[in-house]
Amino acid sequence: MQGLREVIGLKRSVFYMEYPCHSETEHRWFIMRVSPFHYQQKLYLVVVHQNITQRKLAEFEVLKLSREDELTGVANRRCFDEFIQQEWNRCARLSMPLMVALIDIDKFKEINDHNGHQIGDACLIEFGRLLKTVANRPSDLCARFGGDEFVVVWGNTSEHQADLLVGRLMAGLAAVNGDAQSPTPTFTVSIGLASMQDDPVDSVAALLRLADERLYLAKRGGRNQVAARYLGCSRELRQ
Ligand SMILES: Nc1nc2c(ncn2[C@@H]2O[C@H](COP(=O)(O)OP(=O)(O)OP(=O)(O)O)[C@@H](O)[C@H]2O)c(=O)[nH]1
Repeated sequence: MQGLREVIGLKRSVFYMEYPCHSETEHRWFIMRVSPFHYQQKLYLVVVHQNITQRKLAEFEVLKLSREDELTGVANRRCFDEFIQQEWNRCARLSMPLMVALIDIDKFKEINDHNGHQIGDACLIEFGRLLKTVANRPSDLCARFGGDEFVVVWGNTSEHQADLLVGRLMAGLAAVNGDAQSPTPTFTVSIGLASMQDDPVDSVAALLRLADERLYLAKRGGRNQVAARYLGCSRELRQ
């Protein structure tokens, strides 16, 4: 605690430190303020602890909101851009694979037009929820790119593992589509998959570009498809 030493040595007039002090039942933060006080030629220190929990919680909420898509609760584009670059760097350093999936809901304009915007929103929310179920690890993140387009990055994940995750995602979508109580109409998605390790890419931008090209292939191939290197072209998604 250099700052505290400096106050004791009279090199500075005040020292502040914020610190967590959680109890069994609640999160709490405090700020400690230390300043010198001279009395009858002796040096004393005045130490004040103030509870700043409300301010801290408000700061965390603002931070969360700035990184989250308001409608679906998944990460937003800004958060994703930061995360994927860090994960790319980490996987490159440790020679680990990394996969990215760009996913677009098929004919979403028709869903909106036929059922109304609220139901369209419900599809986006439901799909965001499904995506979270296949992006659980600290090295994974799903995000909304905008409109009806989503993206997932899977760190330390091979093409084979990504294929299994896509299968799980499709099983989840099939369950939603098959649920008579679901407020959402049946919908399908198209997916473009790209691999940091197995595809000829040298940057995050190139990886996302390739995933986007493959997403386009999947759309052109008839939608409800996944396109990836290991598939040669694209394959119909089984739901
Ligand atoms: N309900 C709702 N609709 C949105 C939102 N953001 C974008 N959209 C709509 O999403 C639709 C996307 O349509 P397109 O980009 O034409 O794509 P598409 O109809 O899915 O067609 P394909 O991608 O080719 O299968 C547009 O009609 C947008 O207005 C949103 O937050 N909520």
